[in-house]
Amino acid sequence: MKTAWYLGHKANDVGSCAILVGDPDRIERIGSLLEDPVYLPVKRGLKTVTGTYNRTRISVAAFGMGAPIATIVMHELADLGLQRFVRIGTAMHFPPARPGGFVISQSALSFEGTSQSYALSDAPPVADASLVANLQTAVSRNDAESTTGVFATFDAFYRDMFALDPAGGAKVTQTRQMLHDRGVLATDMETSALLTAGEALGVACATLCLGTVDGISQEKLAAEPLALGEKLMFSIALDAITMKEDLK
Ligand SMILES: O=P(O)(O)O[C@H]1O[C@H](CO)[C@@H](O)[C@H]1O
Ligand SMILES: O=c1cc[nH]c(=O)[nH]1
Repeated sequence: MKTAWYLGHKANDVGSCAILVGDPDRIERIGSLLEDPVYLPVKRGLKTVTGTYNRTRISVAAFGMGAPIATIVMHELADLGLQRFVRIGTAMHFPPARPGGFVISQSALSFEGTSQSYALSDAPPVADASLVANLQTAVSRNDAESTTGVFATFDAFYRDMFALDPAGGAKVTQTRQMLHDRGVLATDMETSALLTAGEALGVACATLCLGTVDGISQEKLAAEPLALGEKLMFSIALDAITMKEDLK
């Protein structure tokens, strides 16, 4: 049986679908919601837990930050046979999304470098329609609010999304205007690459993020609503990816 190069997992270590998270600290927190969680050996800081939720065997894998490593994790899991992926995490949000609300990817614009190696065409990648619908249903069932729309994905956090210095300030302002003109709802560092890789690999993918940074004011969500939002995000993602067709 083959072993994934960087993750180090075999097909029988993982479930039939996966939630991809950025922050490895989220693995224990989401793992506590699974039945019989098994924390797999960690290589290169890449943490994974496999367990059962809603009678479905599922893995949750943390990639860290950025498109190159996120696609490596997705690609290795797809190579082990996984067919459905939901990326969850945090994002900068733009109106009509509100701080602490959820944003769901319909499609994504790519301003990162990984997509081009996977792209099958010049068209922006589109999220899997059935996963998007499951996420929207799960948001309602969890009494939360969400907006579905276009994501934009970047590599250079402190040049494209958030300014730490005057040199970054001018570029971020220019980028923000472009995002407004193109009707972008949220920005992150992985979605366009994961949707593009998903299309190329023939697997379903969608993103659910908690809006934690206001794209206009650059104000960050406080720790308490962030922690509450993260908990809700775990439940929504688990409900959505394991939603049974006959029970919808
Ligand atoms: O909250 P997570 O999922 O880590 O994601 C977001 O936070 C990181 C820094 O912006 C990027 O990886 C971005 O996509
Ligand atoms: O501003 C933000 C917040 C979270 N994730 C991002 O990519 N950008």
